[in-house]
Amino acid sequence: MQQLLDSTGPNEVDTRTLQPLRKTLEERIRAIKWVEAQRQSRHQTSDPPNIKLRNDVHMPDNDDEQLWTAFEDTPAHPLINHYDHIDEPSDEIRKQLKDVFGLSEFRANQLEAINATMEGKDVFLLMPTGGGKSLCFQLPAVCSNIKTQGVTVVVSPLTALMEDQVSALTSRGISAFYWSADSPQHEVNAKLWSGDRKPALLYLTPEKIKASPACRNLLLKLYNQGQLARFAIDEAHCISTWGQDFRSAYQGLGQLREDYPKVPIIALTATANQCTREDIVTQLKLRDHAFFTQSFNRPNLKYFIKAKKKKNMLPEIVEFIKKEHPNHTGVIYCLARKSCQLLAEQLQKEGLSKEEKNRLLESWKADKFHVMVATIAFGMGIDKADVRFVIHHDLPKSLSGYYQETGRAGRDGKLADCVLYYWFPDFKKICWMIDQDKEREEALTPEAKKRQKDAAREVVKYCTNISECRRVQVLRHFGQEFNQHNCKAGCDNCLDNRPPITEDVTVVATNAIDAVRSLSNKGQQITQRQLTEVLRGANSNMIQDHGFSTIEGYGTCKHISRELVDIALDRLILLEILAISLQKQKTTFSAEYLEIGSAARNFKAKGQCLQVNWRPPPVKSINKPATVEKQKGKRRGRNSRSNDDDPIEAFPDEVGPSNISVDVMDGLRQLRTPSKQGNGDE
Ligand SMILES: Nc1ncnc2c1ncn2[C@@H]1O[C@H](COP(=O)(O)OP(=O)(O)OP(=O)(O)O)[C@@H](O)[C@H]1O
Repeated sequence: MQQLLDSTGPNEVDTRTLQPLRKTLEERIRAIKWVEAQRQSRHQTSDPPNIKLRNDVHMPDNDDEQLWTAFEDTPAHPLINHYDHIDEPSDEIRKQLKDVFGLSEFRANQLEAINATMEGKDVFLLMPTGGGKSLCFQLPAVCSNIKTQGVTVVVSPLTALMEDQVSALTSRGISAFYWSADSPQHEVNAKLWSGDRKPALLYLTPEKIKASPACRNLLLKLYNQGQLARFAIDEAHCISTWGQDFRSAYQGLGQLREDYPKVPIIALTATANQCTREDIVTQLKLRDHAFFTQSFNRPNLKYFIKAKKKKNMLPEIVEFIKKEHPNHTGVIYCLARKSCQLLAEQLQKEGLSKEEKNRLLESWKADKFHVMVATIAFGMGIDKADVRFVIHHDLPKSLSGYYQETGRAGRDGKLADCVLYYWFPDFKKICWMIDQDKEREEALTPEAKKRQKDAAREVVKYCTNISECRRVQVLRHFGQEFNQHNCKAGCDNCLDNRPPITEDVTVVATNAIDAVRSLSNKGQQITQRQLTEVLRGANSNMIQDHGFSTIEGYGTCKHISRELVDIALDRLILLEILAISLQKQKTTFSAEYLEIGSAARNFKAKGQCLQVNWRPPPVKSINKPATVEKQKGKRRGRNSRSNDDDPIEAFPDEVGPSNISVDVMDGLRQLRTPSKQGNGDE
C-alpha cells in the first residue's frame, strides 16, 4: 500500500472517487505502523493515531481484507462504490448527526447515500445487516437544506419494526408517526394537517398503501403541495419473488413512481444478489440511481454447520448454550411456528397475540431473558447489539435469508457464533411448504415456487459443501469474491483440517433410477429408506413383504455404507433426478414415495456421474453388513412418528445424516463426452 502511495503523488490520485481512498490508506498505514511499533517494543512508543481498531480484531499480517475491516467505522470503499459524487458533509448534516442522533462519524456509505438522496437522486443502498441503513433516510428527513422538502414516507414490512423506529425517533425529539391498521383517520389528519410543521417521517406498510384509498389520497395531497420529500423502501428485497421474504403488497410500490413521479426513492436492503437487485430496480422503476454497496463480510461472525441428527435438537442446543454462551443473548430460528412450539414452551399456545409478541420482544431486548425462539418473520429488523449467537434449528429458506438472520448476531462488532443444524428432511419440508403455499393470500406462480425451491436448494448445497470456506460461499452468493485465507479459521470448514474424501456414487444413482422406474412401471412405490435397503441388499421383513428382493438394482450397492447411500439419494432428490411424492395413508401417516425426477433422463443419457465429498463418521465402521441394518431398519420402522398434517413426521426422528458432512463436487460430472452418447433416449 505504502509503495502504491509513494509511486503516485497526491495530484496524480486526483479523481473525486480516489481521493478519500488515498486519505484512508494513509491513515491506516499510520495506524498499522503504530501497532507494529507497539508489538516490537512492547511499550508505547508514540501517541496512538486517531483511529480506533475494532474490538476483537487482531492486527492482521499481510491481509488486505482484514486490514480494511480491522478499523472501527470502516469508511466507504470507493472502488466498489458506484457513485462518484462524494462530498464532505454539509454543516447541517454534521450538526444533525451529532445533535439529533448523537453520533460522531458516518459509517461506510452512509454519507454518500445521504448526499445522493438529498440531491434528489434515486438511491439503492445495499448494506449488511446492522450497517446503519436507517440513518440514510432518517437524517435527510430532519435536514432543511435539501432539494425535496416535506415528509419522508418510509415503507416498512412490519408494524413492530415501525413502532420500534418511531419510538426511537420520538425519543430523540424527531416528529415521526406510523399509520397502522388501528390508527383512526382523524388522528392521522391531525398529525399531518394541524400546525405549521409537518412530521419529518411517516411510516406505512405496503399493504396500507395498496389497500387504503384514504392513504393514497393523503399522499397525493402532500405531493400536490410539494410536501413529499422522498420514499424510503426499507427491506426492499420483499418486492422480489426471487427472495424468500416476498410480499405481494410490495409489488404495488411500483405505482409510487407513476403516481408521484417527482419524488425520489431510496431503496434499502441487506439481502439482494444480482438478480434480486435488478428486480428491485425494475419494479420500483428507479431512474439513474446511485448504487452503494460494500463488503458483506462480517469478520466477527463465526459460521458452523452441524449435523441435525433428529427432529428436535433442543437438548444439544441447551448444552451448547450452557457451555459456550452462558448468560449470553441469542436467537434460535425455526422454520415454522410448529417448530417453535416444540422448542419453547412459552409459544405452545395457539399463537401469540400482537401484545404478547411485543412484550416478549421488549423483555428480550431488555435482557429479562436471554434466548428468543422465533420464526424468521419475528426477528426482522431486530436491533439488539449484543446478540452473541444465532442458531438455526431448521434449514433457512435461502442463503440471503440465512445471511440476514445470522447478521443479527454481533452487531456490536464482538465475536458471535452462527450455528446451523442441517439435515436433508428440512429441505423436503420447505419444498412441501412451498407447494402448500399456506402462508399467503395470493397463490405463488409456478415460476415463483420453482425459484423458492431453488433458493432452498442453494442452502443445502451450502450446508453440504465441506471443502470450501463458508464465508467464501455466502459472499459469493452476493457476488463478492473472498479470499479463504482471510476467514482466519472463522468457520467449521476452515477449522477442520481433515481433508474430505471424494467418493464416486454413480452406481447408487443409476441403480436407484432403475429401481424406481421398474417399480413404477409395475405400479409399485418405494420410499427413500426402503430404497436404501434395496440397494444395499438387505434381507429384512420389509423387503420380503414387498417382494423387493427381485427388483432391478437389488444388492448392487452392498459394498457402500448406508450413510453414503443415503447421502447419494438425498443428492439425487436435490438435483431433481429423483422426486418426492407425498401421499396420505389410510392411517394418519403421510408417506413420501420416490418418483423419477425431471433431470433423470439427462443424467443417464449423457452418462453423467455423481461424486460426493464426505467425512466418514470417526468411530462407527463404515461398511456394516446388511443383516445389522435389517435390525436397525425394523427398529426405525416402529419408532416412526407420524402426523397427517406434517409430512416431516413421515421421517423417523432417529434417522438423520449422522455426523457426516457431504460435499458434492458441483453435483454431477460428465465423464464421457456428449457426442459419444445417444441423443437423449435412454
Ligand atoms: N454512523 C454510525 N455510528 C455509530 N452507530 C451507528 C451509525 N449508524 C448507525 N448506527 C447504529 O447501528 C445500529 C444499526 O443500525 P440500523 O438499524 O439502521 O441498521 P440496518 O442497516 O437497518 O440493519 P438491518 O438490516 O438489520 O435492519 C443502530 O443501533 C444504529 O444506531
